[in-house]
Amino acid sequence: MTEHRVTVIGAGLAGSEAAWQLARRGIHVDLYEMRPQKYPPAHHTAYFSELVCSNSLRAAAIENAVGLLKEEMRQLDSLIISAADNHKVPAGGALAVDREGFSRYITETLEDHPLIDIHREEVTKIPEKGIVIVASGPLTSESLSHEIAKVTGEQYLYFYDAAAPIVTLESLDMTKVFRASRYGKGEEAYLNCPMDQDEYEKFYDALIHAERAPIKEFEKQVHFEGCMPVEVLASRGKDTLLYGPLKPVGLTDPRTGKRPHGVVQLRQDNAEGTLFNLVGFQTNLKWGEQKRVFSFIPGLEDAEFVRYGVMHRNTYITSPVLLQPTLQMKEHPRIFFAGQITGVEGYVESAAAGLIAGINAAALAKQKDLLIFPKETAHGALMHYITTASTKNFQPMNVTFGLFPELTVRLKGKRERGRAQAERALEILKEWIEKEKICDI
Ligand SMILES: Cc1cc2nc3c(=O)[nH]c(=O)nc-3n(C[C@H](O)[C@H](O)[C@H](O)COP(=O)(O)OP(=O)(O)OC[C@H]3O[C@@H](n4cnc5c(N)ncnc54)[C@H](O)[C@@H]3O)c2cc1C
Repeated sequence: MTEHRVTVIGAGLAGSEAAWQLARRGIHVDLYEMRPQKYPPAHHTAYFSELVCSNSLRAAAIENAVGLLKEEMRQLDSLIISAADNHKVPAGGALAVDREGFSRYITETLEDHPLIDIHREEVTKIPEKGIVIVASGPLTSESLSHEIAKVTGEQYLYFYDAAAPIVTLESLDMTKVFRASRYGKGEEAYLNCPMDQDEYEKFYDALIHAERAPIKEFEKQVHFEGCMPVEVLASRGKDTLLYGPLKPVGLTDPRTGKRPHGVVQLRQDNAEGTLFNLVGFQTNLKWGEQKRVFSFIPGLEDAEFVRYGVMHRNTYITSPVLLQPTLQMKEHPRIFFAGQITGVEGYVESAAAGLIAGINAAALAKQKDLLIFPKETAHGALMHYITTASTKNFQPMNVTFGLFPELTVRLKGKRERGRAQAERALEILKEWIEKEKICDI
């Protein structure tokens, strides 16, 4: 029998999960991790799957999309979730872990596995042959970043994330918001939130006094030209925003028949048109402050934020151009990407991407059909987003029900809708696991 081998680069949350999914399917894994020889700026230990910041894997309940994602991972025998369940600490409705116990469990499980060979060294070149999973994370080492840029094309690799917040369409007050493009050009592509002078001044005042998130030492070199945080731009002068992202030219509010004093524009963010980003609102405000301050914008009083704005170092690729939903490169199907580098955001999402890449790399090694998760599942919805999102402003994304296909029934409460989405997802996943014989790949 020929021996199946796969190389995994990076033993973070994604690489550890991918290695586990491969090995449990009988595939021999070469797992490369550069720590402790070399450390990314946010890591401090030599353990695999180190949690670099919070010790929380976020909401536990399946009525929340990240709770559902974890439950799906449990159904697929995830190493990361079994480590979390085995090392959980009290955290109300969240799944939080004893960080050292969590990472030690993962490290020992992988070290003890007879099919996993561990190499504690930095990878600087993607192997020229064989199946490879690149899971080197948001702080990928410099030499590997250059190598990835060669494979993907320079224009498709980002080094930092300057993202504006994203809200759901259904949470907007459409009695205030109007659809239009400036000067009526082309289709009515934007949603516009008009402000009169009084509304603008209240918003402005809240914005310049809001609390900002501290910038980490290693993030200070991030370039902000052409991409300044909205609060920094605002602090240059009271009217600066009115000549920048809030300029009202070419727009008429149908309610008043006049040009507003200022306009916040929202741009469609997913193919389905259920999510919109606030144009020009990349920000470094704390998340709670974003919710408070941006609710001064007419139409956004009760907005649901599926992603807050951020400005931090983050290496990621333009997955909508480069990847298939199997996480293989379109151009080089033997190369997979997994984890935060694919444009998912968060510990759990990164691990889930590792799980998908691991299963599919095993299928490829065994010359079986590769799998695309159903869109109704949290895994499938996330993969659908990162491979079909608009490429122009592609930014890493947390899992949220805003990415799922709509339910066929209309339910009122958010919790009820979440439960219905989760029940549908788990039922479809169960049938799909049996049909595709995922455990036997
Ligand atoms: C500062 C910071 C704080 C964050 N805080 C949170 C948070 O609180 N909650 C949350 O949900 N998400 C957070 N994230 C986002 C993200 O979920 C985590 O970064 C997560 O660890 C990503 O998982 P990953 O497997 O893709 O990458 P990582 O967990 O970073 O794993 C990548 C691994 O690859 C290794 N590596 C890199 N280059 C090479 C190379 N050339 N050769 C060999 N090995 C290499 C690294 O040492 C690392 O072990 C944070 C991100 C950052 C940067």
